[in-house]
Amino acid sequence: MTLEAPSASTYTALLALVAQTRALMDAVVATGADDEEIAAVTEELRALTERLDAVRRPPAEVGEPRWLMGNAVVGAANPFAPPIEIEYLPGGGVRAEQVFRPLHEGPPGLVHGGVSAMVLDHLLGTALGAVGRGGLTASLTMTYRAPVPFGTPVVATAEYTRSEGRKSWADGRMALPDGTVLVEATGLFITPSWFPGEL
Ligand SMILES: CCCCC/C=C\C/C=C\C/C=C\C/C=C\CCCC(=O)SCCNC(=O)CCNC(=O)[C@H](O)C(C)(C)COP(=O)(O)OP(=O)(O)OC[C@H]1O[C@@H](n2cnc3c(N)ncnc32)[C@H](O)[C@@H]1OP(=O)(O)O
Repeated sequence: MTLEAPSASTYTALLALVAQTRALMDAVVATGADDEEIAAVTEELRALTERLDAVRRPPAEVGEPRWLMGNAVVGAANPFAPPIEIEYLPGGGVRAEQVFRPLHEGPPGLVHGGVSAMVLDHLLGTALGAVGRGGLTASLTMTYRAPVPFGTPVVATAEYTRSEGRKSWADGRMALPDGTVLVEATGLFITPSWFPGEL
């Protein structure tokens, strides 16, 4: 079944809502407002939440237009997504440059290791999708070599390495712009037996 994607004008409105919600989330993480102000804002948010939740769009299916708009890493309609913009490299492989925010904090002042894993997982999966070997993550191995900072650009790259039947592997890493590697990832992705066709 192909579900209808939101119209262009709804999508544009959604992008503005998501940008504002990301700003809100950043403000919530950092706010020093007093308890009365926090309680007042919470009440306003409760009312806004009810308005938005009154109507829900149908869930996306693989491959339909804007199927990744709710994705936790690249989803334009997902305020939790950093979001990452992925560039397809001419020689194969993918690249994304990202400035993480305090919203992504793990140890104070540093990016959470699970956030790095989430971003690299998606990048590995996308690198495999780019060569027609898309699948679900079966295992992901992370090596954390140096802390990932927020507030400064970090460059993530990934590429397909090999396949055996429905199993495919990809490697990736996050580095500072000068090439200093911070985190490495290697993942096994499996095209599920139930998956019908070309990815
Ligand atoms: C299908 C959707 C594809 C979507 C992607 C499409 C295109 C991509 C395009 C653009 C990119 C877009 C998005 C980025 C994509 C992905 C990034 C995010 C990825 C995720 O966030 S994804 C969510 C987390 N992920 C899961 O939610 C998986 C849960 N899990 C399962 O759904 C099953 O578990 C599955 C499917 C993994 C396997 O199920 P299955 O039934 O096909 O497996 P089966 O038993 O037949 O085994 C076959 C052979 O794999 C070996 N094998 C099996 N499992 C193994 C393991 N864990 N480790 C080592 N080897 C394993 C066996 O030993 C056997 O090996 P052998 O053939 O040598 O005997």
